[in-house]
Amino acid sequence: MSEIKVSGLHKSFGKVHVLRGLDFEVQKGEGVILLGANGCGKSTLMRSICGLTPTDQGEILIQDQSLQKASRRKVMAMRNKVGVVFQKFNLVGNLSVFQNVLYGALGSSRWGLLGCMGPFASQEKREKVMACLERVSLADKADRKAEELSGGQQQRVAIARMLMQEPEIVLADEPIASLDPKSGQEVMELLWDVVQEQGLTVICTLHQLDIALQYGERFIGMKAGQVDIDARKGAITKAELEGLYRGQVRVDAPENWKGVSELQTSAA
Ligand SMILES: Nc1ncnc2c1ncn2[C@@H]1O[C@H](COP(=O)(O)OP(=O)(O)OP(=O)(O)O)[C@@H](O)[C@H]1O
Repeated sequence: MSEIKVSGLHKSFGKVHVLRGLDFEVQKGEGVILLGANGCGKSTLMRSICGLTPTDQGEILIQDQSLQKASRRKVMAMRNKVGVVFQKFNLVGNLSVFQNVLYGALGSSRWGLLGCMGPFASQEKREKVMACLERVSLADKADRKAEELSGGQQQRVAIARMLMQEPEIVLADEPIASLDPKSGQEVMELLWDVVQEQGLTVICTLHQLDIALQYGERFIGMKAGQVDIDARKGAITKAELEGLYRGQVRVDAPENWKGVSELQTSAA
């Protein structure tokens, strides 16, 4: 059983046919980086997989369950297995860091929103929030308003909220696009560490190729609404990337990245 299976997926917005028969599978525990030029449909695909954007044709299976055929209730349960980290953090700025992380438990709360309100949350939930904040090194900021934190810290809060949800799959859409290079590198390292230590399946879109090549184990490149590249770490070539982005790409892959020599020699 694959963790995610996308078959013949189509999606249009009016006359814009964005996804044109997309097919791929992701196995449990895989770390996939999704690449492609602006507007090729990466976010549309991510939103479709987490059930936020309805598709026109084709099927998405999450752990063998069809998102398209499932009842509303079942879709909600499937959604709860999928944690998301977005470029814009999506925190409630004027609420505390603690409260924002507590909202991660909303999908599994027997008491709905009430069970995720600070004063009413169980001791167990409160302890778990603090453990998630410890994991992202922000336990000391629990009482601060989310909007008072830096961008990098806010994205770490979003990662803690995702951990609170206890997902099995993580979709990270441009998680470092709003951050400076140093904070971006730190957040990416943290995100990849937490998904790996928990054995989670992750699909992450990134525009920074050097960082993508550093972390990805598998690369899926989208072009014209279909899968154009599907390659393992070290097997992707610069020529393929240039085809994907329709032009020259500059890749400053880290020195310790094994695929770097292949990448450079394939440029000729
Ligand atoms: N809700 C929407 N309504 C209308 N058009 C949309 C909507 N969402 C996306 N699109 C269009 O679908 C196309 C793909 O957009 P999408 O955001 O999925 O691309 P992307 O690959 O994630 O781009 P980027 O790398 O710039 O984030 C674009 O032409 C976009 O304008």
